[in-house]
Amino acid sequence: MEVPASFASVPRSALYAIAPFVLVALILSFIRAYTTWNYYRRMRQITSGPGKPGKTIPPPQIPYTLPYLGNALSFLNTTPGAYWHKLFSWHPRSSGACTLLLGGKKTHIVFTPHIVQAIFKNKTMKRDVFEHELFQKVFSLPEEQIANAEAGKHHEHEMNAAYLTKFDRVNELTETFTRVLDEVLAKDAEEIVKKDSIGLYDWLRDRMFTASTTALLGEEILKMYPEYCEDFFKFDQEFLGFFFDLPNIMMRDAIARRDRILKKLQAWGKAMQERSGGSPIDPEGPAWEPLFGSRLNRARQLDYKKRNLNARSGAAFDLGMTFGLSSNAIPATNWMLLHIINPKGDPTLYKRVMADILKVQNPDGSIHTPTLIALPLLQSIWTETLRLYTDVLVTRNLSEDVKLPLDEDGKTFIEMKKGDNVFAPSYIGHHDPAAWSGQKNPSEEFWAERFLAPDPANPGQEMFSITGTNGKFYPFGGGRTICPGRVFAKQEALGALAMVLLRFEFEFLGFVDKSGKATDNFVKPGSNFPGSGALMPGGDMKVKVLRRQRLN
Ligand code: HEM
Repeated sequence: MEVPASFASVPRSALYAIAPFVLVALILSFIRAYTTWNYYRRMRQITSGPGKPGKTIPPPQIPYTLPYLGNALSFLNTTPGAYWHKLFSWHPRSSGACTLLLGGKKTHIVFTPHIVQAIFKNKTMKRDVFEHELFQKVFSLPEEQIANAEAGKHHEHEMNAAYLTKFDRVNELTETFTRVLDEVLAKDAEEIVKKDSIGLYDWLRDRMFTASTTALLGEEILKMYPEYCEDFFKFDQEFLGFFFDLPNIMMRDAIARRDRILKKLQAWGKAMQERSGGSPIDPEGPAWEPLFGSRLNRARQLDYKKRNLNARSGAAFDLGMTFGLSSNAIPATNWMLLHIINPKGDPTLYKRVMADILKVQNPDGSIHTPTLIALPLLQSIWTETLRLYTDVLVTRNLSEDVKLPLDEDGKTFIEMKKGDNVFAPSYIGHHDPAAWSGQKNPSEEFWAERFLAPDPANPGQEMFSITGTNGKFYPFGGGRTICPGRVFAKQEALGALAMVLLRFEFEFLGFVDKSGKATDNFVKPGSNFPGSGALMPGGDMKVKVLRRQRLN
């Protein structure tokens, strides 16, 4: 066979040099072509009519090019929702589910309300594998420590049930949170008001972190580690990079920050044990004490010993608890405040919110929390904020093969295999235009009244309602592992909002984007990995804080 003239003129050494690249390109093209063919084959099965009742189909694998990494690089797009918007621009939502290959792991993405609810009800799907990877990759715990943590996992459910979800225990936490926030804001009423301009988000984030961390972990932690807030929120934005195996070179700062946080928390834990005489005060004793804080934290510190968790593992668990406590409720409160005082939003909203909050103020100036959290407009604003600004990946692993009905008619099933992962990304349901259609405002817009409905018991009045949102709205996950902090989160968020609005007025100076440049646009979410929880803003509102003159 004759070599074409163009190739013949290429030196043999150059041909050898490019041959591996050509081979790699051929392999990658083959993978792409094969996964694309396979995708369309599966889609034909789904769209070829109902078939026999009980038709069972594996979710279609989204085509990819790179082996092992699969769809991971495109999935890790840090613009919130970007991956899903792109996916649904060509892949039909009606398929109900699809599969991604993420770092060698088959991960099924489910997105019809029916399947999401089936996942919440399913008893065989667990979070164990996800938690194992969290301990291993994010906290870098040795296997023996992970085994100890896993053996005592049920203790956490018991402690959460005893000290976090019970009505009177939540109220105790809220009481301490409110007391500390009130002290912090009182100081601000002297100091912050002297500043010409502050970033609203940065300010409130710091104040709420102080109050919630003190309520849960005691008042010594921030004295020993004043930069905890700053470090924590940076870690919060980075931690999924550990989880998705981003190369160490990209994670150098994140690794240093994680190690610093754990070292500081370890030093705090050791000092508090010593100052407490070797053991925290009995969780059944006072509701709160300065060294270890809440009943829940004292129970957790005692439990670390029972589970043979060493000081570093204990610190990792403390960081995990800070994560549950702060990573969602604080940004969510900020989004509420930003929308309420947004001068470019609904001009009547601020007045209506203030009128409601003034109604629930006690004569001594404090707030009556049970009435506050039952106000329809505030409940709707809280819920709308969680809808628009939380991006959680409800994560389960399959301990056995499962078949789930695709939709209500129950004729078609999707089939997923033992060992695979399942993600139910809240972003898809929360932003589905069809799910929120028929309403006055589109799904991408903040609409304070979205969850208000006419109250049949009180004609002319409105009530809060989330009817019809099952499987479409789940910021707290669902099923047995539903967030145990959700009641405290609501009390804390609405309490903080009311306290801030009662104490201060805000003179709007302008918006800034993520690089601090002035912009005309309302604050947008910043860069967040998919599944980061409540979205961090990528920018801020600049305001001058003024002490409120009239309280009614
Ligand atoms: C807006 C605020 C919050 C949101 C959106 C949120 C969301 C979530 C989600 C999605 C889960 C996983 C649920 C699942 O897998 O089904 C979770 C678990 C958890 N959350 Fe929250 N959370 C919030 C506030 C809080 C607060 C304030 C605390 C603590 C005081 C907390 C403590 C926890 C804990 C301990 C878990 C793990 C439960 C377990 O392992 O079973 N959360 N949260």
